This record gives sequence, C-alpha cells and structure tokens, in this order.
Amino acid sequence: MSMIHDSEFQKEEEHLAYTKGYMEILLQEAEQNQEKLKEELQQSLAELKDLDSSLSYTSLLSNTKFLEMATKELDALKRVKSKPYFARIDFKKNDQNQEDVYYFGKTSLYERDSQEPIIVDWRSPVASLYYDGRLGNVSYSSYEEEVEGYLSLKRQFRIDNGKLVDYVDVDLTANDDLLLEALSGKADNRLTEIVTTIQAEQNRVIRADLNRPIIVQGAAGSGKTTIALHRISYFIYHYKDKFQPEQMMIIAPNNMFIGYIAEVLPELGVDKIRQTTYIDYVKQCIGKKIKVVEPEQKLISLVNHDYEDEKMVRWSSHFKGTLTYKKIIDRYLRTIREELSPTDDFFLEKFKLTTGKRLERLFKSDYRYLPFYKRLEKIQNVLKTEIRQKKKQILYKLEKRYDEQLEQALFHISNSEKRKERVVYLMDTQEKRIEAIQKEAKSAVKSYMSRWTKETLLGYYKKLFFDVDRFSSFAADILSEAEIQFFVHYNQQLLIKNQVEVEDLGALFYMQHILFGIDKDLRAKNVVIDEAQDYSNFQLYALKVGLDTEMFTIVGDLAQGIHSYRGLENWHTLQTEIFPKANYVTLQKSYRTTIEIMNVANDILGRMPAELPKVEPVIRHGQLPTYYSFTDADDLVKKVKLALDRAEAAEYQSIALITKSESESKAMMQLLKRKLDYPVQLLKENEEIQKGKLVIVPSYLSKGLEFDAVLIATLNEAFTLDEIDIKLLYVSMTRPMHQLSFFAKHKNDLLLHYVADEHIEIAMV
Ligand SMILES: Nc1ncnc2c1ncn2[C@@H]1O[C@H](COP(=O)(O)OP(=O)(O)OP(=O)(O)O)[C@@H](O)[C@H]1O
Repeated sequence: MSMIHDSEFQKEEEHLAYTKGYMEILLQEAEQNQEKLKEELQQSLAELKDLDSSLSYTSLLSNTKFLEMATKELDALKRVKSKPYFARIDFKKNDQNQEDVYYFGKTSLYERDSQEPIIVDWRSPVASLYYDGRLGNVSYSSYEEEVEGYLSLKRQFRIDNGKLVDYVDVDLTANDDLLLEALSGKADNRLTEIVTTIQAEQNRVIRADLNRPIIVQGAAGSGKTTIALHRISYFIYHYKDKFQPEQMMIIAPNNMFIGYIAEVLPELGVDKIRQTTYIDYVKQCIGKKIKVVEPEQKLISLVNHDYEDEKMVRWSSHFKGTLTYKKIIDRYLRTIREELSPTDDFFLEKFKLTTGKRLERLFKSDYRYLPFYKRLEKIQNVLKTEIRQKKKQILYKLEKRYDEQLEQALFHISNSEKRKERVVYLMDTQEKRIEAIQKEAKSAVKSYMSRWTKETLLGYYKKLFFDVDRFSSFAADILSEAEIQFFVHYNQQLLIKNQVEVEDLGALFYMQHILFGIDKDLRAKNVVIDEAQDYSNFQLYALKVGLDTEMFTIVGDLAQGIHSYRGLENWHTLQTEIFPKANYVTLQKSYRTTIEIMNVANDILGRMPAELPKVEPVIRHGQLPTYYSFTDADDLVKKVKLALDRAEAAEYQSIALITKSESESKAMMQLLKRKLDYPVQLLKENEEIQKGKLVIVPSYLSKGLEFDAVLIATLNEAFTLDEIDIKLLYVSMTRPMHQLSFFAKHKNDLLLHYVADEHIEIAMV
C-alpha cells in the first residue's frame, strides 16, 4: 500500500482532476451537440411531413444516426464520470526509450488535438498487460503483432464519487488483496462487472480468438457467466464496425436468469444484445405456436421416481439429444427431399419448356445450399422465367407452323370445298391454341407447383412417429425393437396432444433449418450459451448449422448438470464433432464462495458418480457452515429465524432459502408466512428477484444465481444418493458468497454425514 498523501498521491490527484476537467468540457460540448442535433432532427421531421422528398429523408436518417452516436458517447462519459479509470500501468516498449503511462477505464478518452489517449479502454490490446502481466519483461499482442517491453508499474485506484481515496501498487501477490476486497462485497441480487479485477485465467477466456468457438468447463463460481458477458463486450469493442449488438445473442436457462444478468449489460455496453432462452428462441424461429412441456416437469418426476418406466424415459430423453438421433432425422429428411423433388417435365400447352430431370437437378444439387421450401420457391421462379422467355417464341413458332400449313392447303388442295374446310379448320385451331397458350401461360406455374402442399414443421415431426413402419426402417440398424416401440409410442402420446418436450427442440430447430430455413433477421452471428451442460449435443449442433456461425462462447459446469438425462455428460462430442476448432479451457478456481463453504461443497462433489476435480476457492475465509437440526415445524421456524438474524447482523442484503423441490418451497413459504413475520418471495421461473426479501427457491431454479447467505432446508423431501439429488444439493451449496446454514431433522437428509466433521459446525440451540 502506498503512503497516502505523499507527493505521488498528489500527482495522481492532479491527474484525476485533469481527466475530470477534460471530461467535463467534452460533456458540455456533447450536450450542446445533442441539443443541436435534436433541433435538426425535428426540422427534418417537419420537412418530411411537408414534402416527401428523399433529401429530407436522408437528412433525417443521418441526423438520427448522429444523435444516436452523440447520445451513446454522452451516456458512456456520464456513466464513468465518477470513476473515469481504475488502473494505471507504466510500460516501456523495447524499441522506445521512453516509458508510456496508460490509465484504464470502462471507456476510452482521447486528447482532441494530439489524439493521445487520456483513458484507455479495458478492452484494448494493451490492457492485457494489466490483467496478465507480472512486473518486468512482458509482451502483449496487438492486431497480430507481438509488442514486447518492460512493465515497471501496475497501480490500482480506489476512486469514490470522483475523489481519489487511495491507490495500491500491485504485483502478483498483492493483486489477491484487491480481489478479496471485491469478493467480500455484498451480493445485491444481481451480477456485476469485474473489469477491475479480472484474473489472468479469465482474461484468457475473454480475449481468446474471437473467430473461434470457445468451450469453458468452469467450476461453480469461477465467473463463467460474468466472463461470458465480458467477452461479448470485448467482441463488440473489436468488431463494432462489422457487427451490431443485435447480431449477438445470449441463451440463458430461464427468464428469471435473464433478469438477473440484465443489469450488468448496460455497464458493459452490451444491453442491446438478444437475450433469450433456447425454448423461446426456437419458438420464435419456427414462427408457429408449439406447445413445449414445462421443462422442469421431467426433472421433478425423475427426482420423485414417478415414472413406471424410468429407465426408458431417461434413455429416450438422452437419445433425443444425440447425433445418432440426428442420423434418423437425416434419413427422414432425405425421404422428404425425394418427395419434394420435382420429377415431371414442365409444359406450356403441348410445348415442353423444361425437363423434370433439369428441375430435379436444380432442386437436389444446384440449390443444395438452400432449405427445401426455399428451393421450391427458386424452382417456381425458374418456371416463371421459362414462361416469360419462351412464350413469345412458342407463339411465333406456332403461327409459323400454321402459316406453313395454310400455305400448303391454299396451294396444294385443288378441291375448293375441301380447301375451304381445311383452311377454316386450321385457322380455328390456331386461334384456339393461341388462346389456350395465353391462358395457360398465366396458370401453368401455379398448376405445376400445386403438387406440393405445404406441411408444417410439427406436421412433419408428427408424420415421423405416426408411420411406425417407416420410422422402423430409419432406425432399424440404430435402435432395438423394444427401443423403437417405446420411443414411437412415447412420442405419439405427446404429439397427439400437439406437445413436444425440450428434448425435441434440437431436432425441430434442425428440421426447421433444413426444410424452411431460419429467418435472416433472427440469425445471430455470435452466440453465448450459459449453463451449457443443460443442452444436448443435437441442440447445440442445430444452433451451429441453423445460424451458420462458429462464433460460440459455450460455458458450463458438468458438476451442475442436473439435467444430464437430457443434457451433456461430457464435452467430448462437442469438442471433437461439433466444434472441432474450439478452444477448450477449464477454470477450477471459485471466486464466489469462502473456503469453508467450498470445503463442504467439495465433500458432496466427491459423492458424484463421475470423478470430478475439486474446486479451489480463492483464499477467502468465512464462518463454518452451520447445521441446525429440528424436531418439528415450530422448531424449524425458530431456527430459521436464528439464521436470518445472523445474516442480518452481518448486514447481508440477499438471502435465499433453497429447498429440493417446488412443493417443498411452497410448504416452507406457507410455514414462514404463518409463523414468522418476515418478507418472503417464492421465486418462480418468470419472476425477478425482489430486493429485501427472503427468496425461497427450489434448488433447480437457483442454478446460476448467487446470494450473500443461503439456508438449505428439507421439510418432507430428503436428498438421496441419486445422481440428480447430489447435483441439486451441490448447486444449492455453491450459491452463497458468505454464509451457509442447513436445516434438517437428520443430518443424513442433507447428506451431511458425507461431510467431514471439521467442515461443519453443529448449532447448539
Ligand atoms: N475476477 C473477479 N473479480 C471479482 N469478482 C469475481 C471475479 N470472477 C468472478 N467473480 C465473482 O464471482 C461470482 C461468481 O461469478 P459467476 O456467477 O459469473 O460464476 P459462474 O461460474 O457462472 O457460477 P455458477 O456456475 O455457480 O453459476 C460473482 O459474484 C462474480 O462477480
């Protein structure tokens, strides 16, 4: 830590004052500009009303654009005014004699005349030195070029409300102090940006090659969601000319989660990106209403062992997400292609305009890059062109032929009666045929195309399962007879009600892409997938081909794969078959929880069937997790109150009570409402978390969220050694930042007998 108020401090104060002063001037100017632009815009609007001239329309457009830009700049400056920058480095390039000083902030600022940077954006190449570099000889890459040099200072500032509080000169060890300070902050029901304390391993993910996909297996709390959002921000900074934020998309597990991350997006300048769930996105792309069975329903039924044929239900869920299922779908699509492919010659009256062979070749080969129904549209255009181009020629030919025949008749038939008859006949038929051609020219294309009646996507999917023999022929070498029977029957039952499950969405999205295509406006070019372990290989494959992009950031954690019956069991297929060019990174460090909480979670992680590496918490200590045993409902409420008091005493803002299932959450809600005077919120999938309330949430919905303090309680439903149960418990245990308490009648109900004695404290109350 530096000596406060020494001359160095004074220099930094002066520098801050200078920066703020400069910003102030710019802000004033920008505001004036904005006013002027607004006036001009109004003027153009008025002109547009008066006379619909293209000139005023152009001026309207450019004024709107300028106003947008000015507003954006103004907003960016306003946002960082109270903290223009957070760090500084001193760096001497090897080929220079002089040291350069860089101040890093959330936006860049240049001295207008000299174009010297006053603040450098954290996403610029040189900022990597701050995140990665130790002091001494270092290098960074800037647009394919490696810049080498000597880093002599890395300084971090605490600036509060525009005032310099102090600064820290950091090397690698001192860096942890700052991180700890950031982490010991309170969770405020939302995610925050971490530009000041991004760690080197995270920085590598954020800045990894933007043109290649990246897959991140990261432990609970390793910052996956956070760094995925920072990577988007980084992407936008580097490709602002090529891509609009609207072309980016983040796929989150549910709408509540979208609300949870939404607040950090403006801070990172990425609020305009499309934020959606897989279900909503597929629905939007299909454009027709499809009913998707409530996604959590199957999980709940599996947890409760409700299915008669659980093994087969699990198998079917898993199978629908595999690339082997895609094989079946591909075979089906091939038959659809055969059915749709034109084979008949195209005639105008008796004239063959083009052969079926040619049309078939166009459909199957030349237009191969297009969805089937788009190919038919093209064929239709080809036919229209044929008519347009050949009708005149045909009429000409016809006339010529009749003229010749008339001539023949006139000069070669000597009997006048017969000649007359022949001439009349020829003239009549000529007229009739011309009329017929004119008429048919108008309808020939339509009538040729009418052999294809458009089927809907769901219609096609239904047909797959309702023709059992055909399905068997597609699946015979892939599935056993028993599997085919189960699978067909299971899907028939759903489809009869016009329903599909989340598991079907991979196949449906894929079929939509092959049959009808994905609307261009909906095709994101850069996609972030959070909680990726919950998606299947087929779902991710379908997205890749449907969107026609490789720019994917895929982050997830297999240990939290509570939907692994339908999601990923490992990253292997994704890495080798779907995204072979992907960078793969693992993050084992957890930034969220204390060592004490992670110890307990790691003990539970050890019970999972798959061998998973332990999570390493950053060095941050806290209280031991506490176990409260209770006898009855009254006793439980009393003890929950104790834990709430403890959290309140520590001034924690966000507290959650997590139960295994939704019905347990409801039961807890009623109990607490009846017996405890405390504001509570039962969290539902489409709701936002309300501040200042105890959030009661089922374990599977708590995934991805974080709270200052977490209470895990079982009332009627204990956690067992089933894989899903262990994962649900692990997810729940890794939600708190600071405090964790357990409530059960018996330790075993929360699998706490698998937790080392020294890792847990038993409340003596
Ligand atoms: N470098 C960092 N500096 C400060 N805070 C950080 C850093 N990295 C992560 N965090 C904090 O750690 C917490 C966990 O981050 P995040 O939710 O992104 O992790 P996650 O890997 O998505 O977790 P999970 O898989 O459990 O949902 C957040 O509070 C985040 O702000």
